[in-house]
Amino acid sequence: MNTPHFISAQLKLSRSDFSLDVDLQLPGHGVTALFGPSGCGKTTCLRSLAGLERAQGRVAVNGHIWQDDARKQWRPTHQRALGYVFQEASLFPHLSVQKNIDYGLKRTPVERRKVSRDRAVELLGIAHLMDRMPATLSGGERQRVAIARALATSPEVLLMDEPLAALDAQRKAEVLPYLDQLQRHLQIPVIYVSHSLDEVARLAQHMVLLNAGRVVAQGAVTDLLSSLDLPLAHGDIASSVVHATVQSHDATDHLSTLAFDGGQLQLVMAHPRAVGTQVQLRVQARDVSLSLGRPESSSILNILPAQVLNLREDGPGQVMVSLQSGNTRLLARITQHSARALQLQAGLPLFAQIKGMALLD
Ligand SMILES: Nc1ncnc2c1ncn2[C@@H]1O[C@H](COP(=O)(O)OP(=O)(O)OP(=O)(O)O)[C@@H](O)[C@H]1O
Repeated sequence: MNTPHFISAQLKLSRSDFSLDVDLQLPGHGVTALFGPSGCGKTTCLRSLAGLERAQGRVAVNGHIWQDDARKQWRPTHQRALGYVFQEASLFPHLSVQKNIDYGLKRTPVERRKVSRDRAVELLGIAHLMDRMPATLSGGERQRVAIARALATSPEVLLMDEPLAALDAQRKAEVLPYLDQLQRHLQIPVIYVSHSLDEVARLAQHMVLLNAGRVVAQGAVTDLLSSLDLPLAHGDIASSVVHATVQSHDATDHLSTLAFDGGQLQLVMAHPRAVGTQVQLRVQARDVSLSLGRPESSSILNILPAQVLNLREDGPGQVMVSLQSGNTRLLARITQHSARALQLQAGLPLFAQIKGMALLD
């Protein structure tokens, strides 16, 4: 028997120059990114799930019907067990941080409370800010308070609309670890609108790829990034994400060894992470080259045995190759000339040389 999806939503909405028509089947754990180009309907989708936008259709969350137009059922937003975090933290300016959070808490009946105020405050690291007024907070702090307030309502799902977009790189880096904390400690699924592929790769495990109001694909981020049928796996932006664990660190060469399910990788880390830390690495397709035999005496540290899954022309003279190393998918963008010289075809075992990779944090 198939387990029903935690969130199932069929939504249609029509505007003069835009229409939304989506069927979303989303898991009840982890972060699902709604991703796509500007104007593709990410925010409209999120607002429709929340009931802030009046799309037609059906929304079921964890077995609860939030909307079913065929049966004339409609729960207004305040009766949907959701937390909503906007791009700009929308705190009540006349209330202290504590009172802002208590506002969220009071809206939730006692029997439905799963996240205490103390827990929300602890997870977002804002205990020292409780007496402050919103106007005195930095952008990053404001956003952390907004997330804590949303959590304090004990939502079944947390909807986040580009919560980091208004922050500079430093403030983003300050908030990101708290989003990780939520994932580790709470079982609340998050639907996260973003148009930053780095952010998606860093935070999300699932992704819905939208274009012009339609779902192009939905599934695991690692699969969608490396699927040659999708636009993400083509051109200069193409990259794959490798999940790895820090295994050891060589202080002399500042070289950390990371284990992933296809073997080991070595990476220079100026600030080494503790052994056992889980990290994500982004490997650009253009930084991967291929060789039939294991190259000897190469300056490239990371040479992995892999197998060709498939390949596709990728612009004039270029070929995108999808590879598997262990259970990890990699992409390599090489010249058509090299692909022909290596006689690349599905199933061919070879070696992938990774010239560079970026730690996502
Ligand atoms: N209130 C509105 N009235 C009319 N049209 C709107 C309204 N809000 C959005 N739109 C239009 O609907 C379409 C989808 O907008 P939406 O904000 O959902 O896209 P998005 O993918 O979230 O974009 P972005 O990444 O730029 O935030 C766009 O064409 C937009 O111009």
